[in-house]
Amino acid sequence: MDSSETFKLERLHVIGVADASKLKRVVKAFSATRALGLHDEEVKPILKKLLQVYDKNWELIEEDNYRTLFDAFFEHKENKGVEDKSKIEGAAGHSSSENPSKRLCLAEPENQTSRLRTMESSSQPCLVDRAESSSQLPCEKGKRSILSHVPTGLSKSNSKKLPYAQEPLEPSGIHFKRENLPTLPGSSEDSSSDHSVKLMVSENGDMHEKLAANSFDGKRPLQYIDDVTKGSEKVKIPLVDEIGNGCLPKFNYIPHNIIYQNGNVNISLARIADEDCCSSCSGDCLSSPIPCACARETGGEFAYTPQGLLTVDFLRACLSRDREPQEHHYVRCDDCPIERSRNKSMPEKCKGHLVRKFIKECWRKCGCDMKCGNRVVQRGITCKLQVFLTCDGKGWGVRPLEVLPKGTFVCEYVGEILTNSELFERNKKTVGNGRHTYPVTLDADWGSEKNLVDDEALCLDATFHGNVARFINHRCSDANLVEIPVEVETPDRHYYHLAFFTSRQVSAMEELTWDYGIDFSDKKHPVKAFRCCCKSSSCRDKKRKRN
Ligand SMILES: C[S@@+](CC[C@H](N)C(=O)[O-])C[C@H]1O[C@@H](n2cnc3c(N)ncnc32)[C@H](O)[C@@H]1O
Repeated sequence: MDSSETFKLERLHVIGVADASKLKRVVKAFSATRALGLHDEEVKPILKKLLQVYDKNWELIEEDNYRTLFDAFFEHKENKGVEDKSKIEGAAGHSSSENPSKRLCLAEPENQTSRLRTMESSSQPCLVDRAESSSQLPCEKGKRSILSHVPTGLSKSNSKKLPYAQEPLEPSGIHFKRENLPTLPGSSEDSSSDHSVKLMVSENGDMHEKLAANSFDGKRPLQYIDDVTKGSEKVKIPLVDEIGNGCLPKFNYIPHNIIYQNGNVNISLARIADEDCCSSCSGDCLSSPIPCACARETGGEFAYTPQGLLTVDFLRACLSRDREPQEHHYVRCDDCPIERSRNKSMPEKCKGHLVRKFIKECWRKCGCDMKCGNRVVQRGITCKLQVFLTCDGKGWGVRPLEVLPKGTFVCEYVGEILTNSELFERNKKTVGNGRHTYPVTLDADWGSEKNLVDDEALCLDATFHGNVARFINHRCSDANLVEIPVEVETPDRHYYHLAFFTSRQVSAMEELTWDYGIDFSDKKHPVKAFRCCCKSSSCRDKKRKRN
C-alpha cells in the first residue's frame, strides 16, 4: 500500500467514514484546509464534529469553499485560546477584563495581516474598534456558535441602516428578492432541537433546506443567494448576509458593458488597422521571442506572465503611478467634458486626469488563438468570489473564497456606458434623496485627445445595471486591487475596459478594495461623498479622521 493510500484510509478511519464513496470528499476537505496552512491533526476533530452535527450532510460543509469548516476551526481555536488564557490568569490570580468581541474587532491594517490571522477574523471580518462603533453594525455581538449551538442576540437598536435600506432604487430590473424565511421545526427558535434548519428561497424560486449554522441570530434569517450573476458568468458568485440586516441589492446583473444611449463606442473590424493587431501571429503570442504588435501597444512588453498574472514590472509601474502620482502623470484638458457637463456656459478649470498605463489584449483580428496568454480580461471572471454584508457600515462588499496571488485578474467594472452629460443629468434627478450612485469616469487617456466631444467623454454607471465589481468598496491609498485600463475591441482609447487586478497576495475571505480616487473635499464629484470607513492609516477623509 503506498503512502497516499495509507493517508486516505487513515482519514476514513479518523472521522468514521465507512463508505468509501465519501473518500474523495474527505481528501478534498483536507486539501482545502491544508492550502491555508492548517494542520490535519487539528482539523480532524472539527470535521468529525461537523459531520455529526450536520448528520453527515457534506454539502453544508463543502459549500462556500468549506466556509463552515473554516469558521468552526477558528471558532474552536478562539474558544480554546480564551480557555487557556483564563487558566493562566486563574493560576496567576487575576482575570481579564477585555471583552472578547472587542478583541476580534481590533483595527488592523489589511496589508499587515498574516494569512492565518485574516482567516481567523474572517467569519466576521470587522475592522471596527468596538469602542467607537456604537453606530456601526454589530459583528461579534450576535455570533452564533456552530459547535456549541449557543444562540446569541443581535441588537436592533444599534444596527445602522445601509444605503440601500434607506433609499431603495426604483425598480429597473429587480432581480433579487428577500424572503422572510419560515422557521421549520428544529430551528433555533424551536428549543426542542439544537439543529437550526431554515427554508431558503433562492432567486429562481427554488426552495431548499439549509442549516442556519452561520446565522448569528435564530430570529433573523441568514440571507443567501446562490448566484447573483444569474448564470451569466463562468463562475457562480453567491451573496451572503451573516448579519441578517442587509437590504438585498436591487440591480440587474450584466456581465458586459452596454451602451445606455448616446455613448460613441464603435466596434468594427474595419477600424482595427494592421498595426493595431497581430494578424500574422499564431498560437500563443507570449511564447514568441519578439513582442507582438499588441504587446508593442502595451509598451513594448507583455503585461501578463504565462500563468496569467500581471508581470511584476508592469504591476509596479501601475502602482507607483496610482499611489504616488507625479505632476507629469496628470493631464488638464482645455475644455474638460466633466466641467462642461456641470456648467456649459461657464465651465470651471479642469481638475486634472491621471494618465494611466494601458494593456492592449489580442482580439478577433489577431492570428493567435483564444488560449493566447495575451487574452486575460476578455475571458471573464475565473476566481471564486462572494458578495457579503460588511459589518462596519459600508454595505455590501466582495471577498474571494480562495487565496489570490499578486497580479491576479479579479473582474472588470461593468455598467452602462454613459456620456458624462448623461451621467450628470441622471445624478441631478437623484440629488437630495440620499441614493448612492456607482459611476467611474473612463478618463485614463484623455490626455492624448485634444478636445473630446460629448459623446466620446464616457463613464460607466453600475447603479442599475452592473456586475460584481459594483459591490467592491473603497480604501484610500493601500487597497488590495488596482484598476488598469484594458484595450480590447476598440483601438481608440476613449472607451476601454476597466479591469481590477490584485496589488498583492490577497487571503481567502479578505475584503477586496480599490481606491475610488475620490477627493473627499470635492462636493461635486460624480461619486457622492461618503464618510470613509476604510481605516487605512492614509485615509484621505479628513472629516472621518477627526471624529
Ligand atoms: C460602488 S458602491 C460599493 C458597494 C456598496 N457597499 C453597496 O452596498 O452596494 C459605493 C458605495 O459603498 C459605500 N462605501 C464604499 N466604500 C466605503 C468606505 N470606505 N467607507 C464607507 N462607505 C463606503 C458608499 O456608500 C459608496 O457610495
